[in-house]
Amino acid sequence: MKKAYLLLADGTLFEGVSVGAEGASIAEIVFNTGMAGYQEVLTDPSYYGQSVCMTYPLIGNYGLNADDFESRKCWVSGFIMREACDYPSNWRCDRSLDAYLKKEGVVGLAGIDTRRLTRILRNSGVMNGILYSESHEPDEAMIEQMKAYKVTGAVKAVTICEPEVYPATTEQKHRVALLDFGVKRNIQRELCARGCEVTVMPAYTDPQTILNGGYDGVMLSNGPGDPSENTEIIENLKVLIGSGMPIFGICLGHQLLALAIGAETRKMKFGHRGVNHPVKDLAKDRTYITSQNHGYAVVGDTVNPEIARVSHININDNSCEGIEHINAPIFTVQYHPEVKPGPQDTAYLFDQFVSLMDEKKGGAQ
Ligand SMILES: NC(=O)CC[C@H](N)C(=O)O
Repeated sequence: MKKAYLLLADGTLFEGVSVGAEGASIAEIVFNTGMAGYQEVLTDPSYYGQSVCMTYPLIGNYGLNADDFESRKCWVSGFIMREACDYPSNWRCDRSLDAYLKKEGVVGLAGIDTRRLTRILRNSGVMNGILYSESHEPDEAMIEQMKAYKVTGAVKAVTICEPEVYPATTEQKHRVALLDFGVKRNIQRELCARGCEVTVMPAYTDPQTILNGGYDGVMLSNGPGDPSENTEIIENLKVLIGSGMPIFGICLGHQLLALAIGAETRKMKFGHRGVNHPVKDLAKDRTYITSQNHGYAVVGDTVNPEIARVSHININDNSCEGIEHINAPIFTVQYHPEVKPGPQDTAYLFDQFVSLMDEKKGGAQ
């Protein structure tokens, strides 16, 4: 068995065994507390530029399958786990984790104490690191490069180049423009299942193209990187906000919309990544268990109450988890309603978006 290592920016070195591809990879190291869902993690474009440590100790047990990919490829820079399963068992499984990581050229590390790594990241905050396999040891220059690393140009790196149209899978009621900042497929599926024809559009699409395209609503997707970096997109969103079009934003889409209405975002110490984050819907006075993957957050106090209200908060740390526009049919959430780790969850938000489009159409008739 080949060895592999993780060197953190603070000098801590972990030694384990190599899984997946061999090589060396610089990234921001983050942890995810989900007990399952590693296939969705690997293919979620929001992890671009990051290596993910799964805190659940057994990863790969049910392999990977053709249905659960969230996008066209694996986006993580590296993958870290306590124990990687060699012999997956599941009726849908058609490949192993090791084979998938090899095919995607992603370096993996198993056999380390992931609890120790998670404690370091929780105490010091997310940190850069190099994941490397035996005989790919980094030199001084690479170590310096790792220390200075920052995820940049992320949306540009993951968005599609040409629009793609997906038909409604029930009787068509609406046409939705889905801006792809790094979209997870399940967002598009949830909309198609509710009678929406979905046009996935490149992140930098001119807002006039959307306004002239005969769409009933705009969906702003999740995506990677620092939200405040996306100045051109934020300007485009200002135009869409002013148009009166129904808009629903998820994760990066939520952060970009908040920036477009003058609020601020901040980098969190170690973010929220997992499938059991409690979020309270303030209007309903009800708390939901949500799936999350973000390292930045909207600063709730900077949301101008004359423009929007904070609609959701995280019960663990009181951070802003959603906003709702006061005068326009616009709402956003920081978490992922397209993910359903339990039977009930928050997919009702897609119904809410469809209702806004129904109302808008009804009013226009
Ligand atoms: N999943 C997302 O959309 C993440 C948003 C942003 N890149 C963050 O880390 O906060």
